[in-house]
Amino acid sequence: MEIRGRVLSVASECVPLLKTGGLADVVGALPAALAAEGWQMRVLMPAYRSLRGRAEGWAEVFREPDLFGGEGRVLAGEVAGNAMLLLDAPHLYDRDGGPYSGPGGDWTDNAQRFAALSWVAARIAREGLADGWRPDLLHAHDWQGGFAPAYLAYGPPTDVKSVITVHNIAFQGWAPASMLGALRLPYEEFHAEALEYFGGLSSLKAGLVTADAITTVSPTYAAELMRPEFGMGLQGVIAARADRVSGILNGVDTAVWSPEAEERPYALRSLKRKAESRAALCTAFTLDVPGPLAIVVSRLTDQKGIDLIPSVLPDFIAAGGGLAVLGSGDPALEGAMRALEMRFPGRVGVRIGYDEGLSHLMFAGADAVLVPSRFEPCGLTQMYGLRYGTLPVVAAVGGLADTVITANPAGLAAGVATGITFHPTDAAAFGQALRQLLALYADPVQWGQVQRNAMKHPVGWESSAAAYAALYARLAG
Ligand SMILES: Nc1ncnc2c1ncn2[C@@H]1O[C@H](COP(=O)(O)OP(=O)(O)O[C@H]2O[C@H](CO)[C@@H](O)[C@H](O)[C@H]2O)[C@@H](O)[C@H]1O
Repeated sequence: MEIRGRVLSVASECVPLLKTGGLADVVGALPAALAAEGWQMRVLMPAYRSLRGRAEGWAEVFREPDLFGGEGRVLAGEVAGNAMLLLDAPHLYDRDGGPYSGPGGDWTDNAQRFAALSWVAARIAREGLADGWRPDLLHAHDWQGGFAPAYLAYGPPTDVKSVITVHNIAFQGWAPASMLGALRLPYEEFHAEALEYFGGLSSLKAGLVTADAITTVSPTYAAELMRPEFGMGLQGVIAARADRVSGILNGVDTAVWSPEAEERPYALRSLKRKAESRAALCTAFTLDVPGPLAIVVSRLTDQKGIDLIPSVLPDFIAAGGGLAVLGSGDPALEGAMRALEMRFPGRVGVRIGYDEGLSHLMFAGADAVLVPSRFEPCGLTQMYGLRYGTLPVVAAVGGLADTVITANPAGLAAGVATGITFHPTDAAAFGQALRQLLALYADPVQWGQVQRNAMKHPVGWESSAAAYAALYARLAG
């Protein structure tokens, strides 16, 4: 296919190299999705300690001698079909621990660490790489890439346009105002319309005020972000640039997330065989559940509404339901999940940790996936649920509202329902949604119909990739 243009994507995580959340899935999926639209993408991310070995023998394609206290070298290679650029700067990234925090909490130099990533991204956008590659567009993700559009905008004039995507507005990349000079930002831009944010700096705000376009990962979240309940302080900044804002839904990799590719394969025409996965799931969690078996696969945080589960679960269990949970996060929520497992042996199973393989068995085997989020920019697990005929029960916010059609009388009569949505995100509405799930489950004809609708719902990247390609084309002229 003819190349329509080149994009430098800059992010702090990317599958399969490093993942702490859905950001990595999306950053890792975009290159192949966009290649199908004629856009060639390379992904720039830090060479964390765990990745340095991977980059051994890779060609050096860019060098920055003065990267906030040391040298930075960009190494080019291929991982899982994606063209990767790893920024090797040992003084910033070669340390034990996670990408954002170590044993003592968040790294105290996170502002410099991700400003450095953004600085190099802007320089590459402007100057190109030693191998002759030069991007037409810079695509930054979340606060970690936020300064990249700013460095591009505040430097000498360039034709390269920038896009910033908000995957989660809760993380804003805050730094004190005293760091302005150290972060190589212009003093004259430290005012409310530009870099200043509640008296300090926010790399996310910097990106939002300087990028040529702002996207987020669902149309509903794009609208929500302009309201105080969801904008988390940045609602005014986003609303002021509403003409540049769009929402493009994430997709999922339909080859990886496919009931036909599982250990106990099934498909739309062989839905009965889903029971084999259900049995395996029950064995894995030591469960025996007469009614609908629900799952939660999630970071255990306030965002995800996990704290509501203990109040709604007893009624669901009493009515025959069961629950398998896989996740990690807030210790209090981990404890609350374990307490439910103790209280309802054989009906509730909990695994604290991260396990991609087990998550596949859970989506294949369960009857429903619960996503009671307070806010959800897009959400991926409800889409896995659709794909596997594992009905999503979701709060009607953000991307959850954009991907699930609720089984109300109108949705059922029109034959389009794919799951159950509820609003607002509280125990009363969530509990009601679970009663609705139980009633639907008790009607095998309707249940089967909704399952089939869900499995037919398109969740791949095709239409979203076309939307990104159209945006890129518009920006690049
Ligand atoms: N314990 C565990 N074991 C195995 N797998 C686990 C797991 N815990 C989580 N996962 C997986 O991690 C991913 C989480 O992605 P989500 O989109 O649901 O949320 P997240 O809030 O991380 O992402 C943010 O960015 C993404 C991408 O834009 C948005 O969709 C989302 O709304 C936004 O909050 C899914 O692939 C899920 O299966």
